[in-house]
Amino acid sequence: MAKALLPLRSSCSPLFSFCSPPPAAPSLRIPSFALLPPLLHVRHHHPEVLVHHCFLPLRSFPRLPLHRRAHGTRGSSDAVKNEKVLSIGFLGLGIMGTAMARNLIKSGHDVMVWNRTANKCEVLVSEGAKLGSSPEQVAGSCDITFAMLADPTAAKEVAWGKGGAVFGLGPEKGYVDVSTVDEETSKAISERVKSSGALYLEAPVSGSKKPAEEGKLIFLTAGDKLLYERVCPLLNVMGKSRFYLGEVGNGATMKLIVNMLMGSMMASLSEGLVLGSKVGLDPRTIIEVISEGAISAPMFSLKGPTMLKGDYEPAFPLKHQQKDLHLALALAEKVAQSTPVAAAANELYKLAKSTGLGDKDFSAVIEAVKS
Ligand SMILES: NC(=O)C1=CN([C@@H]2O[C@H](COP(=O)(O)OP(=O)(O)OC[C@H]3O[C@@H](n4cnc5c(N)ncnc54)[C@H](OP(=O)(O)O)[C@@H]3O)[C@@H](O)[C@H]2O)C=CC1
Ligand SMILES: O=CC(=O)O
Repeated sequence: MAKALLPLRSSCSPLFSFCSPPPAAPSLRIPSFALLPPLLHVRHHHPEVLVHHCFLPLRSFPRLPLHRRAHGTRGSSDAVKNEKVLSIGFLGLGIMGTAMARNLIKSGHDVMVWNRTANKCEVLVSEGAKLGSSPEQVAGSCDITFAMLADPTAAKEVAWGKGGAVFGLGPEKGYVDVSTVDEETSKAISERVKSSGALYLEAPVSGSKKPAEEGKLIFLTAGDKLLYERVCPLLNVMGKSRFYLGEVGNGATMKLIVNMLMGSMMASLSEGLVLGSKVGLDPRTIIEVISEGAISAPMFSLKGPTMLKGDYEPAFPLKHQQKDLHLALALAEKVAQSTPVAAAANELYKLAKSTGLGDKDFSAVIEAVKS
């Protein structure tokens, strides 16, 4: 849908001067609140108000809850709205990174990619991405660098290992880690990034392969508010909603809580299906009954049928679900909170992983229940 765009006086730091508005658009009426100083805009906590340095759709003022917004527009026009198109780095082209970087490319952004296993870059390079030679080179060449990596070890390695991103970062740049990691890892990355003079945002995502492909992820962000404001248009390309949660660590812990629940739910569904089948019920009927009632969940309806077929094509690899349960249990341990359900679920995922199912979809945990 075409939007009327409102160019505002820019108060950008040199960092994001690419957001400065075009010389004039005299025919557009500027609402008085649009001329207030940027900080007043920020006070509204409305994402589209926060991107005051870019272009605001005239019809965009508060309709949705102030801390979140579902996005109905994205696509090729997004990048073109900025006077200077952002250069974006993307580190880590696994299941999620590939889909997310592809959406940025499709939206018209200038994207440079890097992956430890270099040949995974080929497909995106054929679609228009530039190839980076190291995280350092990518971060050094781009305005904003995203990292989507397997786990805390990988996130740290890419951030400050040999040829790590922080060595290419500096003032006027931003680093956004979208991997699922623990609070300590994110804080350690934040420290290194910020000591380079760059800004840092943690932004783990909820939503799996398909939402990533469709640009419907949910971003759980925390860290430098300024960077959050600046990357909102990019998050809008890759996601359907976003939360800004304050200090670094809050996004990471939110993600772990969500995935702790998800892991337990999947283990529970697995037990129900296996037990039901054993006592003579049709598991397809179990899934249907569940879908009608209070415990219905999109995940059950989506994964149940594929689990019955033994189809575990990975969307969310089981090894990552087990990693998330492990990190959530460590979080609980830190605050002496008992989490017996998650602990039991974790044992099932560990068992499944030990039988070689780590790279399968996490729904393969049902095989551990059967064994
Ligand atoms: N899949 C999903 O549904 C979702 C996943 N997540 C989270 O997103 C992250 C990525 O997930 P996903 O894309 O599925 O995972 P994949 O396993 O598909 O990809 C992992 C990525 O991390 C890289 N990597 C692993 N170890 C290292 C290392 N030591 N140094 C450098 N790079 C490394 C891999 O590189 P290489 O190709 O060389 O192995 C690959 O690019 C994880 O934290 C996961 O928990 C979050 C939401 C949903
Ligand atoms: O982290 C996995 C997800 O589906 O979200």
